[in-house]
Amino acid sequence: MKFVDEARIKVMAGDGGNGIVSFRREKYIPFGGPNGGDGGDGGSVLLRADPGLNTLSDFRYKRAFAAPRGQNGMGRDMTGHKGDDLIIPVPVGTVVRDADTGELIGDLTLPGQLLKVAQGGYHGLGNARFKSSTNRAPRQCTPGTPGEQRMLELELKLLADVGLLGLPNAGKSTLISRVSQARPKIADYPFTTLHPNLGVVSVGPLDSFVMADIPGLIEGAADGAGLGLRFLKHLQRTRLLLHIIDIAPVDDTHDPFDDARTVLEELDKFSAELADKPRWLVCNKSDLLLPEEADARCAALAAALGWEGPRYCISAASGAGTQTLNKAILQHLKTHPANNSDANA
Ligand SMILES: Nc1nc2c(ncn2[C@@H]2O[C@H](COP(=O)(O)OP(=O)(O)OP(=O)(O)O)[C@@H](O)[C@H]2O)c(=O)[nH]1
Ligand SMILES: [Mg+2]
Repeated sequence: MKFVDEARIKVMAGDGGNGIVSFRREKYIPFGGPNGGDGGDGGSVLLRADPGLNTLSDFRYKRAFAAPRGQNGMGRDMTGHKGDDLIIPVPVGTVVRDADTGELIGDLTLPGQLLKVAQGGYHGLGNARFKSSTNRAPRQCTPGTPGEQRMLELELKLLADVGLLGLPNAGKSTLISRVSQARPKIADYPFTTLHPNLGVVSVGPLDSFVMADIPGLIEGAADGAGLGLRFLKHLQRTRLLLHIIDIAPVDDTHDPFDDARTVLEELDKFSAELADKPRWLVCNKSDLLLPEEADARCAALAAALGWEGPRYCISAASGAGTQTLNKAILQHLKTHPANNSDANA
């Protein structure tokens, strides 16, 4: 499946309903006055940030969205119905631009947030409105104005507190499925994960944070190889990166040190800002080693990398060490509050 984290859609607000010309016509009432009603306003198109969505892939199937027009006015001073607003759900973290001008229309960062992207047309006036002392039978009315139409460019930047970084098969998806309700596909082939997954990790009854699992990085990712590049930008809004490394001695083709270097080089190449983000080393698959051996390998890896920051040794599969990790993450997030640059990155 091709993951779409960008989409182009056309939005068309409804036209305003026309006002009409009509006169009161009743038996025994000669020269009944004007009674043409106003039209109704056209429906506007709005986007709403929906926490239940995390891809823009729905927009592959439906790309044009039209709100209904306002009803025309009617005789007997009846106003036309207003066209209902059309609300399109998009994932939280969607950035909206005008595709023609590139102008930033808005950034949907909060669940439930609404953004008007096309204004419905205004109603036209019926002839009853034009009645005056000098003109008792006006034949004037105005049409509704057209609804706004525009092409939008949607771009999804996920909002997560913690991002998982690592080579394919490091166990990122296994970790997120172990510690949250997220259920991404897990398999022992590279690029199992094709699009980002978000999971809420609950540490205590009132304490939780959001973790983002993205597709694995490979050498050359920053230049476009594999899938990683287009997802690295999702990590820009996170506050902490977990660099997941498979430390299992599977065979000679895989070396934790080389794996770690590859990821760090891609990170450096991609963005200095991302490379400077707080980052922890997380050695995974400890269950495949004896406990002392796992710790020793993790320590040796840190030494080889010259890594002095926090490091954890876990098994995403068995859950060993993940509670300790989660508590430390929560502590970090509490003591390093988000600043605005995180939200606006
Ligand atoms: N024994 C063991 N196997 C693990 C552990 N974590 C992950 N695996 C296995 O490693 C393989 C890859 O795991 P995934 O979670 O799909 O890896 P990923 O990092 O998400 O990979 P991509 O989505 O391709 O980037 C799967 O076969 C997992 O069962 C672990 O802690 N112990
Ligand atoms: Mg995965």
